[in-house]
Amino acid sequence: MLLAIDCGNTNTVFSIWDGTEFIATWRTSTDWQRTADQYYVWLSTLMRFRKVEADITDVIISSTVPRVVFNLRVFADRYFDTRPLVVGKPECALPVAPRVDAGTTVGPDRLVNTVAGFDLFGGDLIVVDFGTATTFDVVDTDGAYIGGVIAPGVNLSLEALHSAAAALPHVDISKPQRVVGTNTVACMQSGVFWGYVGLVREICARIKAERAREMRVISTGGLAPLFQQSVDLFDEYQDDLTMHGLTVIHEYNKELAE
Ligand SMILES: Nc1ncnc2c1ncn2[C@@H]1O[C@H](COP(=O)(O)OP(=O)(O)O)[C@@H](O)[C@H]1O
Ligand SMILES: CC(C)(COP(=O)(O)O)[C@@H](O)C(=O)NCCC(=O)O
Ligand SMILES: [K+]
Repeated sequence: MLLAIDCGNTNTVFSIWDGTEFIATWRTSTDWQRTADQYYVWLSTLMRFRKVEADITDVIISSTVPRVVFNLRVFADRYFDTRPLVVGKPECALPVAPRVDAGTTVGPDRLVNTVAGFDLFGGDLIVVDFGTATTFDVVDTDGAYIGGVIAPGVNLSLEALHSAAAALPHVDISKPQRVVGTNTVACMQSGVFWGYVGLVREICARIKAERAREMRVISTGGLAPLFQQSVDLFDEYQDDLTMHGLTVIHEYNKELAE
């Protein structure tokens, strides 16, 4: 079975893929200091608790935090006796090469989202990922990643208000009842929530205009459900998009090796 690991700047998600479906998914905070042994204690405890029987033979990793990869490699080697595939490394092939400026490093999560989006929905897509950052990944007709947009994440924007302004509290994001807030928290939520609705709408409209074609817009990431429930910004919401992309890339590399 395949253990797929998606490490974002905030959270790291582990999913076990039995070849047909994900039989378990767990999330932990991203911490580059966590050792291989700590990962194993955490994962094996959850597997036992949930009675998940899995013979893990393969591991694939996508990490936006380069420092965590070392310990995850040791984890795969020590506990599953396997050399993991690491997205973005030369030994991990992608079905279609990205078309970006020479020398640019694209976030592996964006490459994986591109592969997943193309596999599920075909070409001409905009994938909006509400993670630590809010990213827009543009997928060409043939499935290539051809660039995109990076905006501050939703929680990052709220945190920035709190840390820079003495009188603004820490606030969790939610959809405000009204646009005009009648207290500080409601004002902040309104600014960020409706600000992001506007940001997504404008950026998608401009991408479509620049590419002079219709494109489907897919949302994913920790905070995507919040926006999915409220406004007609997206054609599809895909909770496990990145995980799906990891299984596709793993399968592709397995076939190449045969
Ligand atoms: N279910 C949730 N409800 C509220 N906030 C969430 C939820 N899941 C994730 N978040 C928050 O959303 C942000 C993005 O999370 P995530 O998509 O896991 O980020 P990343 O992939 O960059 O690590 C983080 O600030 C995280 O705390
Ligand atoms: C843009 C990102 C910070 C998003 O990371 P995330 O929100 O998933 O943690 C990450 O994809 C990254 O570090 N990218 C490198 C630069 C690029 O993609 O062009
Ligand atoms: K992400």
